[in-house]
Amino acid sequence: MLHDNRAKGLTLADVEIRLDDRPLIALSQRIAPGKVLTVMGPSGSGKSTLLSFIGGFLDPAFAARGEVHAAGVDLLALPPAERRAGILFQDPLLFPHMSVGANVAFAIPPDIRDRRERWRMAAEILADMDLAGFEDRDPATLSGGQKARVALARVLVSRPRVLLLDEPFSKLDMELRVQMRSLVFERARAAELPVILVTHDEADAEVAGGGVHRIGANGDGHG
Ligand SMILES: Nc1ncnc2c1ncn2[C@@H]1O[C@H](COP(=O)(O)OP(=O)(O)OP(=O)(O)O)[C@@H](O)[C@H]1O
Repeated sequence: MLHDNRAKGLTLADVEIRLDDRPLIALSQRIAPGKVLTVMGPSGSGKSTLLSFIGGFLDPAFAARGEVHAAGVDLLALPPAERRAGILFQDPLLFPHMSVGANVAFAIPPDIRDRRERWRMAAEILADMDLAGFEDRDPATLSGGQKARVALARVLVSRPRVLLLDEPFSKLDMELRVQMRSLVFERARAAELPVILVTHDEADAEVAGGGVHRIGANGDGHG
């Protein structure tokens, strides 16, 4: 199974999410390792709700069913903390009271116990994000683009099974947006991570290059 690429990707089978009996999301998709499924649709159509469902923090107001397998693991059978769904939001959401290095080291799985090893791993991934030597910096002193790269470092170091992107580029100006977009997709390919990208930007979908799931104004039920 280890060499079976299908097991490594993300499978959404007959996923259906309803709100007050209104079908919001209905989809079956297979996302291969390193590939991106872009989810587009108007505000309120249920894009973030889909990511919450996969991550395990769906509000109880919603009713959901279906199956989600990532890296051969049944995610819905696991509590949120064990799903290892890596999420990037519009805001980098760095902990303000921790250094940049501590922000990244915090996300390293607990089976790596040695403090020096954790710090070394944090420094290594920061360097890979073009942030070499930033470990001791206060997040407040970073630019928007630098904060976004710390958030990416933090999510990658957590050994996610899937990468969920909730409009992570939308607050960046055009130049940074282009850079960050290619960095994220490149690292996802390198780590063979399946990606779901929620966006309003057609250019994001084009660069992502994978399939696009479009939700209608009234959800998937009334396309
Ligand atoms: N906790 C909740 N309880 C009830 N309804 C909710 C709750 N959270 C969201 N909703 C509703 O569910 C629908 C889907 O919301 P969601 O945030 O997934 O949309 P979205 O497509 O991500 O929107 P946007 O593009 O604005 O981020 C909306 O109609 C929203 O009002």
